[in-house]
Amino acid sequence: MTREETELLSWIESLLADPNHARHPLHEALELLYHYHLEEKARLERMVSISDNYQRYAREDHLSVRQRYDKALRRQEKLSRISDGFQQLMREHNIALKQDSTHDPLTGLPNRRMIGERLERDLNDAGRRSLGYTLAMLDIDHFKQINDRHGHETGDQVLVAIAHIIQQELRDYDLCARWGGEEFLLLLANTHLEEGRTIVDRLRRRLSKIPIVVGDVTLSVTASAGLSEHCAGEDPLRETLLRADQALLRAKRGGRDRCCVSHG
Ligand SMILES: Nc1nc2c(ncn2[C@@H]2O[C@H](COP(=O)(O)OP(=O)(O)OP(=O)(O)O)[C@@H](O)[C@H]2O)c(=O)[nH]1
Repeated sequence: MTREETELLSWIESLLADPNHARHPLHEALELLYHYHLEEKARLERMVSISDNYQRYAREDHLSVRQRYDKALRRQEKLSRISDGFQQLMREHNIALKQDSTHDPLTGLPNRRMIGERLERDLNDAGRRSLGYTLAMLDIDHFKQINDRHGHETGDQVLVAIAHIIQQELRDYDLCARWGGEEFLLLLANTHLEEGRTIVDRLRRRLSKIPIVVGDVTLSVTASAGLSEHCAGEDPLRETLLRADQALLRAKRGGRDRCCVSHG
C-alpha cells in the first residue's frame, strides 16, 4: 500500500468515526464505499498471491522435468560406459581364447592346432605348392639331461630360449610350432627339400653356438632334424609328417646333431 493510500484511508476512517458527521447525507455512502474498497483490496491481494504461487509452481515443475531429463541422461551414459567396457572385455577375452587355443603357453609358439589350419591353407595355394613346401621336425638332443641336471624349471626356460632363437633364424613366411616336449615343427613354405636342409642346418649350427643362460646356468644344446617335402596328393599331417619323423629317427640313430631328409 502506498503512503498516499494509507493517509487517505486513515482520513476516511477518522471522518467516519467523527460523531459530528454521523448525520451527514454522504456518511452512509462513504462508509459503504470504504468497506467495498477494503473487500476489493483483499480480493485483489488473494488473486496476486494465487498468481505468484502458480508461477512459482510452474518454475519448479519446469526445473524438475529438466532434472529428471539430466538424471536419465546420466544413467544412459553410465549404461553406455558399462556396455562399452563389457564389449571391450569380451573382445579381449575372445582374443585371449583364440591365442590360448592356437598357441603353446610356455613358448608362445603356435601349437598343433594352428599348424593344421596353416598347412591346409598353404597347401591349397597352388602357387606355394609349385615352389615347394618342406616340413622339418627338429628335436633337441638329450634334453632329459638338462632337466635332470638343472631342474624342470630351468628346462622350461631353455625351451623358451630355443623357441626364440628358432624364430629369429627363420624367414618371415616360415612357421615354427611347438609340436610337443622338446620337438619343434617347422613349415618352410616356397622351399624344396635341399634348400630346406640348408636352412635347417644353418639353424642347428646357430642353436649349438649360442650359449643359453638361465639364472647362473649357462649351457648349449644341439638338435637333430628330419625333413620331408610335401608331394602332390599326400596328406601333409599324416604322410609328409611321418616321413619327416622317420628321417628324424635316422638322425637320432645316426648319432644326433645332424639333419636327415626323406625323398618321398
Ligand atoms: N622342462 C621341460 N621338459 C620337458 C617338457 N616337455 C618334455 N620335457 C622333457 O623332455 C625330455 C625328453 O626326453 P627324451 O624323449 O628321452 O629325449 P631326450 O632326452 O631329448 O633325448 P633324445 O631326444 O633321444 O636326444 C623328458 O625328460 C621330458 O620330461 C617341458 O615342457 N618342459
